[in-house]
Amino acid sequence: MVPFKTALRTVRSIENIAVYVHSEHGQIGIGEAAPTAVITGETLGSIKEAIKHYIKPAIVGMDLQEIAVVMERMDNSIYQNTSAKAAVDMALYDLLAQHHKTPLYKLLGGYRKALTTDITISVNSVADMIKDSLSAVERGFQILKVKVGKDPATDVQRVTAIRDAVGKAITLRVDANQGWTPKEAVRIIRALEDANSNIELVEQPVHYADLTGMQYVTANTLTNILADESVFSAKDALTIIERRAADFINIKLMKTGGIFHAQKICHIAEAHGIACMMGCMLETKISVSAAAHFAASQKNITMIDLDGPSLCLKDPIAGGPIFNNDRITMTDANGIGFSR
Ligand SMILES: C[C@H](N)C(=O)N[C@H](CCC(=O)O)C(=O)O
Ligand SMILES: [Mg+2]
Repeated sequence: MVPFKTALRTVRSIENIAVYVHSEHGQIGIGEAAPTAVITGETLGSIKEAIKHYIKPAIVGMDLQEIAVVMERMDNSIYQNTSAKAAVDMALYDLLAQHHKTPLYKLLGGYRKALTTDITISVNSVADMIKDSLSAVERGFQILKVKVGKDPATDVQRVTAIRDAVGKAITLRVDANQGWTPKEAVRIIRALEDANSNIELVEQPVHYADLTGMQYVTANTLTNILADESVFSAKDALTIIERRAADFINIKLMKTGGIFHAQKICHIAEAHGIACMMGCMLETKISVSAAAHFAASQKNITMIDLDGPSLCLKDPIAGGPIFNNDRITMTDANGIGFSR
């Protein structure tokens, strides 16, 4: 892959974990975990260990029709380890939907059949970011997620230069990945507002644990603020909403521990009139397909950041939703739809 650079990390290649769950009827559910140590605290080794020695022994032999009981057992088998749980959770949902002979997105609610994703522009020199933005637009992407926060002094210049280069018709999202202080964030976002940069949202401007800072930025800017690293659980979502610490919430299966808990966050947010983004880590088509099914099932997921497969040089699996640049389309295949 092309190096992926955020305020938190630079990644040149990825090694993720595929999980296969077998049913007694010979069906196979497939999931994936992406080790993102700087966000979830998980590594390749910790994920393997959590699944092999804690999650698997806790749930083998259980009745998948009682999915809430299975999830409770998985949750109680080990604290946190959300990406390890996500891989198992999505493999179980894949199996459940196959069992019911329906595509997963329909089992979960079936709200829409196609999604439009953004694509990430890594934080680099202004010239490189302009080049990458123009090339993304040429590939057909209408929404760019611009990474900043590594070098706050030049972030306004980065975003305004990209806006000038791509024109007004392209939607720009900005993700600081916790790289700014609250005061820096307000200064930078106000400068972007004054420059008429027309930014759709700013994601995770300050440290994930600084909810007072998130609240300060949300209250002192006009641009919508989206909480990402600050929200793993339904409880986190409720806290953000109650404190008015963000306008939107980014749901990622690697943070929630999978679809079961992602549903709770989405529904809590919906009840409070807070729209959600469906996001991903550096994930391949396996887990991004599960995320796409979930996003397609939910009315309240109105923003999509599922560019993982577009950032990879090749797909590790055939079948599943069709990824065609910015368009992700569900198929009628049962489960997540992978070819086996
Ligand atoms: C890949 C996706 N577009 C993205 O930007 N995700 C990041 C975290 C990615 C990572 O470091 O694995 C985000 O939204 O912060
Ligand atoms: Mg983010």
